[in-house]
Amino acid sequence: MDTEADLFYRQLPKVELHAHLNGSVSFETMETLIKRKPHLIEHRMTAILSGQRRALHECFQVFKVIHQLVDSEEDILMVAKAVIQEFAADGVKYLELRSTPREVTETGLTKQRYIETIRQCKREEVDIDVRFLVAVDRRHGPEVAMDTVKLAEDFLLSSDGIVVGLDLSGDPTEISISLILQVGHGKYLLSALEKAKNCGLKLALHLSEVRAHGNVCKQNIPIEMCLTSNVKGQTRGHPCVLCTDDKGVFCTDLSQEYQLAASTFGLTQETLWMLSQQSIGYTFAPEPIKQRLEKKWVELKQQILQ
Ligand SMILES: CNc1ncnc2c1ncn2[C@@H]1O[C@H](COP(=O)(O)O)[C@@H](O)[C@H]1O
Ligand SMILES: [Zn+2]
Repeated sequence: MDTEADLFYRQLPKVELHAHLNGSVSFETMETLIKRKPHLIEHRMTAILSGQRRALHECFQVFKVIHQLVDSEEDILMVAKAVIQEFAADGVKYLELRSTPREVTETGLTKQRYIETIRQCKREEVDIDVRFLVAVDRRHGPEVAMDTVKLAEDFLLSSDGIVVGLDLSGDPTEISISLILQVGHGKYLLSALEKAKNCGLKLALHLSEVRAHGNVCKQNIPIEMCLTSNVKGQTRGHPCVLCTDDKGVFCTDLSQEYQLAASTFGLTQETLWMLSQQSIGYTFAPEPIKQRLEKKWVELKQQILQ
């Protein structure tokens, strides 16, 4: 049962800007998937799926298992609906989901149907605005990247504003950013990103998990996180948005992340409110949607913040 404090975090209206679809699959949904495909799952895999703490490279093992479990239109629809429902139940009012379109010959899944299925899965009765970023797995190289950008562009032009951008992700322990940026490999990847930008797709890039800030690591330069100052001061603070990344894989939710920030940095409810409200400004949504969200935050504030 929720304590009063837990309730505040769940009621706090939130914006989730960084959630990978398959990393967000909850343990309950995973169990349903396993029941549907028991032949796929060995004992070892169940152990991986239920693990609590994981090193980064282990997370990518988990994704491989999830990808085997989610390999048809039917699976994607089920998973996406459940993930959206869970974020809504956690008080998320605006969600940007990202996912890497896959092609699976055995089930007839195409990359286009993959995106189309996610685009269609929002149910009207759930109070959450969902947008979608098409993800490029940086390990798959420049040709795939360019094809994915073209696909994303088609959807941008024809998807009633649901597809808003492009994400660049993929296991950073397998490929370093310096390799991506090298002439040759990187030149083409960069041109795919450039094309995406030019056609109006918003870009979200994974750059700093392992080696991108090699100098920062080597010289042990601290990363300054001044949450309170960034939120309250706003003078030269760097924008800061709390996100879950992979709520299923990391066994968390956005309310928990807010709670963690609050206890770590001693933030008041008023500051947390500002933190969540400010993230509206960092969404990839068009202006009218941002205004609608702002209005919602103002209305809810009277009810929730005493
Ligand atoms: C932990 N930090 C991370 N760093 C980089 N990429 C990540 C990631 N977490 C997830 N992904 C990317 O998202 C995919 C799973 O969701 P989708 O199949 O796309 O929905 C992973 O295979 C990886 O490419
Ligand atoms: Zn991520």
